[in-house]
Amino acid sequence: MSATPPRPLSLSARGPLRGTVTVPGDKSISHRSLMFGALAVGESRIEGLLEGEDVLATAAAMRAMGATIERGEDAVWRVHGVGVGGLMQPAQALDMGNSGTSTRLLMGLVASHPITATFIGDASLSSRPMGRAIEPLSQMGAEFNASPGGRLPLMVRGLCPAVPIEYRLPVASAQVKSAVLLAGLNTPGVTRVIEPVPTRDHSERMLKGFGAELTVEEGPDGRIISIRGEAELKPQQITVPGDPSSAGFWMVAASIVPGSDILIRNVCLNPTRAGLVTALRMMGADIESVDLREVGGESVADLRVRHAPLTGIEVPPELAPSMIDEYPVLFVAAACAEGRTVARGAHELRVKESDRIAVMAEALGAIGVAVEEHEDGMSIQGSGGEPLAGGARIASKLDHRIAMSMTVAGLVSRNEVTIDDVAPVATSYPNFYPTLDALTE
Ligand SMILES: O=C(O)C1=C[C@@H](OP(=O)(O)O)[C@@H](O)[C@H](O)C1
Ligand SMILES: C=C(OP(=O)(O)O)C(=O)O
Repeated sequence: MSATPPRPLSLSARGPLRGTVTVPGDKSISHRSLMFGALAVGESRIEGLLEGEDVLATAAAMRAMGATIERGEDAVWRVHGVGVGGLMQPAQALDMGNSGTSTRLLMGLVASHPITATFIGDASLSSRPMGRAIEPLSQMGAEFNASPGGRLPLMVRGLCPAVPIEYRLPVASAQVKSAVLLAGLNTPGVTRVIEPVPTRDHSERMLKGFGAELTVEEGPDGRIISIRGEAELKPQQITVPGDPSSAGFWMVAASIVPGSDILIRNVCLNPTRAGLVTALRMMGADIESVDLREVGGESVADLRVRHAPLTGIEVPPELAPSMIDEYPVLFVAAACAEGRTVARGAHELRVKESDRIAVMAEALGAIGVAVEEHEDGMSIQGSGGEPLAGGARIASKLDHRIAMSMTVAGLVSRNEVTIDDVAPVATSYPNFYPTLDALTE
């Protein structure tokens, strides 16, 4: 993937937000739909796939390893898989762009196939730690040649048959959990992951749906996830629900811009993903779930969000894994609330597309918000509903969530806010700005 030229954007206060918005398909589920479809024998069909750059990087990598993946004119994606064990040696380095999920999950798949792959990515991805996936996958027998600090570019040489392991996650990471489970798919015997803190469980749900022998038990040390390897996956018809992380920007925007009243359609409310709704409701947000239903094994609802005065809270640290990608926009909500918000226990924010604690502290500080940075979070003094000062140029640091969160902050700023580069938004939400225009016209 060639580097996109920076796309600066300036915003002035606007609103209210009104109308209906359909958020794009969930990014985590979209990646997994393509990967698991590519490992099933036969044709899987995927509706509602997120067509963002991160997911397209996964599609390109799975094609490079032998799967056939096509988008029909009906926007349904058809995947012809190679079968577990059937991945082929890619002819070139796999370019993962900006996507941590693609990289870590595919490292897991390659680890137990008799192939070698090199992973490369953009400057943001090349600064993120891969040692957390290298460690368990090395125990399974894969060999790695990584750049200093366990970073990209890195080469993986898979071992087939690999060695099944029992692995206790040292960090709350669904990507590491999934990397081990995916390596376990083509490993004889049972591979086990023990998860002291629950993280998003899409891999578990979807692998079961594809026919893998996978069990989840509650143990004394947390959840024990066991997968029997040399699995045969059966092709599936998948409907991807809307991404709660993308919906988060509209939840906060409508909550803080006076007069707003929107309906966000088809939002995945899997309990391992719904932390932001809980936190915003604790702050006094007016978020009503309408028509709670089940789509493709996931809870889904429409969310009606109306402007409401927000109050600062202590964000329960145990919510962190279920809203890890939503902290940047939660910080914006906190900047507009009455009183102080304290968010701790979110150290993982430091190893995302950017250091989301440092970058958001600097960005909010630049538009006049009083923030105190902590090693594992931030304290924010809110404006009590008054407009923020604005009047600054913000560096988005190749991080889509920083760009979108600071756009939301710009909606309630007295002076123009400029974001130096909003191009990264295309990784997870290509239609974000046209949707904002439609909601505020
Ligand atoms: O498994 C996944 O799909 C994801 C897991 C999370 O990362 P970590 O596992 O690094 O916490 C999250 O931040 C990322 O956006 C998507
Ligand atoms: C952290 C994120 O994604 P990834 O790790 O896949 O780059 C995100 O989308 O906020």
